[in-house]
Amino acid sequence: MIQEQLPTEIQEYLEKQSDYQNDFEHLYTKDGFIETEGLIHKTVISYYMGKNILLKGPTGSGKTKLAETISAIYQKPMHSINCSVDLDAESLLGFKTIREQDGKSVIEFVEGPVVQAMKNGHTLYIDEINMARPETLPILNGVLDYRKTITNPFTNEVIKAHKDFRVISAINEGYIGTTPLNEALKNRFVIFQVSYLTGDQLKEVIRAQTKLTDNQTIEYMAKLADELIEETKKGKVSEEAASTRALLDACDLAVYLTPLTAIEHAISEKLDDEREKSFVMNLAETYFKE
Ligand SMILES: Nc1ncnc2c1ncn2[C@@H]1O[C@H](COP(=O)(O)OP(=O)(O)OP(=O)(O)O)[C@@H](O)[C@H]1O
Repeated sequence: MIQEQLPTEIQEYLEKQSDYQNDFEHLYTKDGFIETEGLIHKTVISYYMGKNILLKGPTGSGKTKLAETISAIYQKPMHSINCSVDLDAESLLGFKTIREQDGKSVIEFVEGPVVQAMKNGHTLYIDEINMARPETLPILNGVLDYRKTITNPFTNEVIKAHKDFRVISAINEGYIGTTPLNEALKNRFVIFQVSYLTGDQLKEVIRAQTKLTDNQTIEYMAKLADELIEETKKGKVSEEAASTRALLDACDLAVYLTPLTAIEHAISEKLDDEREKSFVMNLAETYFKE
């Protein structure tokens, strides 16, 4: 079967995306998501088709960055909510407040991120959706259902989403254990795995997003990250040790501090277990000397 063509502007974007490997000047990807396994292509198409997208991957693997990049391709603002913090219906939908108008007090409803994204046809990014509180599930179900309609219990307004409204969600699914996503919610998504970058692509992210320029240090930092990812998969160290976010912090600190000090504060100290901390530092010492 011959696949249909995407709209020209999206097609052009994707072509530029493949040129990007040799061209750092491109607007979106300069510090946008660096591609693995055609993820941008596949998610951009899913977004275009109005599918709810679920990104699964360990902490700091670029899920938010990918969501921002997709949203930027469609030039849409992105409203974010994080279900791991105690998120109630008000923080999703909005709240009532009193405002003075012509000497009188009037009650006004301040719209929350879900209502704003639905009405304006923007992107809604729902982080850690597997941690949603039971009271918010009916709202999330309404947002994800094909009817894309919710009733705001604070105003009784029935909100039917703008046709361009899109949902991208994420769950922190590590190599070892996660809170599973409720089946009814999972059913409403097309699902993509986002993995930690390694090797040349990781070096590319370090160069694009940190102040570190020393090639040798970049090389060793990327090698250390590759090893930490492997150790994480084996369950030897917790997942945070392999986070790209932590590595980028270490690279920035290493511009002014020794790499070992940078790694200690950006990676090792984030771990709770003393043995894991030493494990990371011992591994780092095979690359860097004080
Ligand atoms: N593939 C990638 N391309 C570009 N940047 C990346 C990529 N992977 C990770 N990063 C960078 O690593 C950092 C962490 O990424 P991000 O916040 O998107 O991760 P996340 O998976 O959403 O994390 P969490 O699950 O903890 O919310 C950011 O600075 C991001 O720019």
